[in-house]
Amino acid sequence: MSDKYDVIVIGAGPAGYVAAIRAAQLGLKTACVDAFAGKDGKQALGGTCLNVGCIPSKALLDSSRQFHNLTHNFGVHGITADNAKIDVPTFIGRKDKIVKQFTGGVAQLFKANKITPYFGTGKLLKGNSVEITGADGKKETISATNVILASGSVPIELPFAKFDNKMILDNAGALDLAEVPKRLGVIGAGVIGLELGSVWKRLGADVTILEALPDFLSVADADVAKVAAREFAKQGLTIKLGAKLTKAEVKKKEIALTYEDKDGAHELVVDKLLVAVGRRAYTAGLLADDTGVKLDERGRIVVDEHNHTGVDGVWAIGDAVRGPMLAHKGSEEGVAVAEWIAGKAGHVNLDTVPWVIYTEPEIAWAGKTEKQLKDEGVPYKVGSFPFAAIGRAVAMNEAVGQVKMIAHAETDRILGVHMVGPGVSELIAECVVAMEFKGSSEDLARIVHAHPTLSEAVHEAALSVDKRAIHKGN
Ligand SMILES: NC(=O)c1ccc[n+]([C@@H]2O[C@H](COP(=O)([O-])OP(=O)(O)OC[C@H]3O[C@@H](n4cnc5c(N)ncnc54)[C@H](O)[C@@H]3O)[C@@H](O)[C@H]2O)c1
Repeated sequence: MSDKYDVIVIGAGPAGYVAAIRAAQLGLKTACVDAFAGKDGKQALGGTCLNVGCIPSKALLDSSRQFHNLTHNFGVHGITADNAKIDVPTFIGRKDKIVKQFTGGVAQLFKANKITPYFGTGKLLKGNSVEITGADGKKETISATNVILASGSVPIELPFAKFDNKMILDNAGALDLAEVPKRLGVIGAGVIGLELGSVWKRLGADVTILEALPDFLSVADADVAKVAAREFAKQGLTIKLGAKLTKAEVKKKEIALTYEDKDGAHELVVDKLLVAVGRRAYTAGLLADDTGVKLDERGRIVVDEHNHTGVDGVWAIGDAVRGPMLAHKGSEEGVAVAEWIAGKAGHVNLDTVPWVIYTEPEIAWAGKTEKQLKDEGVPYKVGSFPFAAIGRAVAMNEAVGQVKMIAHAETDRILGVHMVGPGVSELIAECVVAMEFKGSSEDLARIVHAHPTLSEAVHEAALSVDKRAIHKGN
């Protein structure tokens, strides 16, 4: 047994690395164990989010958006560019450079905060020791007063469409294609399917998304989902609902898919297949048999409202526990746990965690949908405002979508805000602040919003809750 720490974090994703930094800031001697290797084989801190998730996908979404605008949307501005081309190696290379910048940034932050990184797979042993197995199989054991499990999640694999990342891709494979596939099949019209399907569609792939559920984007508010479905259809994304994949036969250069919907069985031939049917907590090999840490029926680490596992000094955060699988949720849990360990008052409010889907138009929401409130019997009132009446959105030629605000019918407290349109990934932040401070639609209605900005849609939606929006009929 070598070093003894105050805190060992297993996993250096956005939950784990943030927990490690906050713990170190609070004066705790901290180590962080992670096995993720970058393309150069060296340790790449930052987990799924920085390496093969949030950051690389946003890099590709932005590049592909620029290309799509150039080829489809610039004409209206009087700008033409003949023979526009995309060089896929440059497109992927830019993404790789951004990933390296950010994973390297976490390494720098570890150095600055005197956090010891360990490169290998961590396993919790009884008594708060952690066994680390390196890529070469060498083992070492370190121990701590507190261990934070932040092992993240992995993509769910369909038994008849196993990932090979050549023909059948997971999120990582779909971020690293050498050329634009002619026909891309996507299983699952969830967050990953829509984002990565959009990337390759914008570069010219023929994209077909098969979604098992009968309703499109059922996690979002129905009005938002309706606008999004209409816009994606306009962009040429084919989304087949109620379509369940039953077979994927990999041939030499293509994949023959069989799926079933209400009309029976259908065939679809594609060149690449992205399977994005959700993720599951990653705990394989994480826990020795006698640690006492429990998993729930979905394989997630069981924790209480303070992210404590019930085993003295053992905590768990991020995708490996209950709650939405979102990087920012994991990061906030990381901060809170470090603060609880240091005897401070940590805080995470899962009720105001914002969701963002980075498609075009963007989709963002926080709080309850209208359906959830109806099902719970909560009395509510609704206001909404279209971007078509927002000067800035029209000037940008992006006047699509709306902001919808739901407030309690009696107290006026904001219960949910649902947006689809330009820049809503940023606009949602204002609403989250208002909700976190238990604000009302009246509060947002009385705040001065700069003109002309997209944020006026939030202001007008708040006014519209009481039927007094200025720039539309109420
Ligand atoms: N922008 C973001 O915040 C962001 C981006 C990427 C991923 N994520 C997170 O990563 C996680 C995984 O993303 P995801 O898109 O894989 O999952 P998801 O849960 O968002 O969507 C999966 C979809 O696949 C469908 N599905 C499941 N089995 C199917 C089958 N056999 N055939 C057809 N459809 C099927 C589901 O009905 C669902 O609509 C999510 O929890 C998400 O929150 C978030």
